[in-house]
Amino acid sequence: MSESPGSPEPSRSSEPPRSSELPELPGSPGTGSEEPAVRLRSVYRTFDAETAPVHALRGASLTVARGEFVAVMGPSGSGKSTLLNVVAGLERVDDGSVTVAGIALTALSEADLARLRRHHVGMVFQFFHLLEAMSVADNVVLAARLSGAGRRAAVRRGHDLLDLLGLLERADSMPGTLSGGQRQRLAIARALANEPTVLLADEPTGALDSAGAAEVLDLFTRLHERGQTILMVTHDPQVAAGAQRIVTMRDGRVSTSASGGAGAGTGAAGVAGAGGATVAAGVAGAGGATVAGGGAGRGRAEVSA
Ligand SMILES: Nc1ncnc2c1ncn2[C@@H]1O[C@H](COP(=O)(O)OP(=O)(O)OP(=O)(O)O)[C@@H](O)[C@H]1O
Repeated sequence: MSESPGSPEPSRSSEPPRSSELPELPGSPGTGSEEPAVRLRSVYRTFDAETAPVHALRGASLTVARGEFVAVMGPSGSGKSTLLNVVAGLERVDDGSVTVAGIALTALSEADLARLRRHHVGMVFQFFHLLEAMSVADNVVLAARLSGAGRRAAVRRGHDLLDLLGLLERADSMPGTLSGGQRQRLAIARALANEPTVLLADEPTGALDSAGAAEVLDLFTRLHERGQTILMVTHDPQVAAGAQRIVTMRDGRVSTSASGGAGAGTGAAGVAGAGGATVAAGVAGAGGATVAGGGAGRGRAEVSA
């Protein structure tokens, strides 16, 4: 997530800013909804290590269309988390290009990367990163405030998200009283508080038992049906099969891509009809965001670039 311990920015209006209202971000084309949610082209990232450099990404390329639900699999150390971190602007690339909603990340300063995260990216991790001293509701409201929403809009968005994610009856509970699956659902609610262009999930079911994992996967499926773009790293083939498309990483590259299970059945109507459908109405209850049709990748297998 993009929140920082600092105080929230003052609200510019009662509703959150949308991508097309961020012309001040360098590289913003101003027509974000026509661009893929995510595009990586020939991305390289090498880390210094004690003995020898580690080439985490070695020419990784991947395009995620708006509304797509893509799972990333691959052996340990193949670069999956690094790829997510690059998309989130948490890691800089050494070479190649990365765009999120059409905005080129390589051109952005650290401050602009933080703003891009605040407006376009939601992140969930294996361990939930909740604010344990705050109620369930306040966890989400604070996340919305940090994304720039005014107080009333943030409260409304928190309510809508908890309702959507099946946590409304636990709004006044403390996170420590929730089950693992509920804790991850709360983390997802926080990640969606800024109505992100893309939800990035790094092993979101890794710390859950099979019931909790099924709960989270079901939620991702519903969010996908509502047009939410999701890029998820997982080691679990059953979880990956719930995605619309599965890509495999090897040695720092995206090597293969195949259709997952999501597009074949329930996801089809929601995603195929997503051209012009509002995410805000479905996900966060605050008007404005639109997603382009995201059906690419459904029902096909390919070798990706
Ligand atoms: N900050 C870092 N400093 C040094 N090396 C790093 C750093 N981050 C990642 N690496 C190395 O880069 C390689 C790719 O790491 P990454 O975490 O992206 O792989 P992964 O596919 O997500 O692995 P896993 O499935 O085990 O989580 C690994 O060899 C890892 O040790």
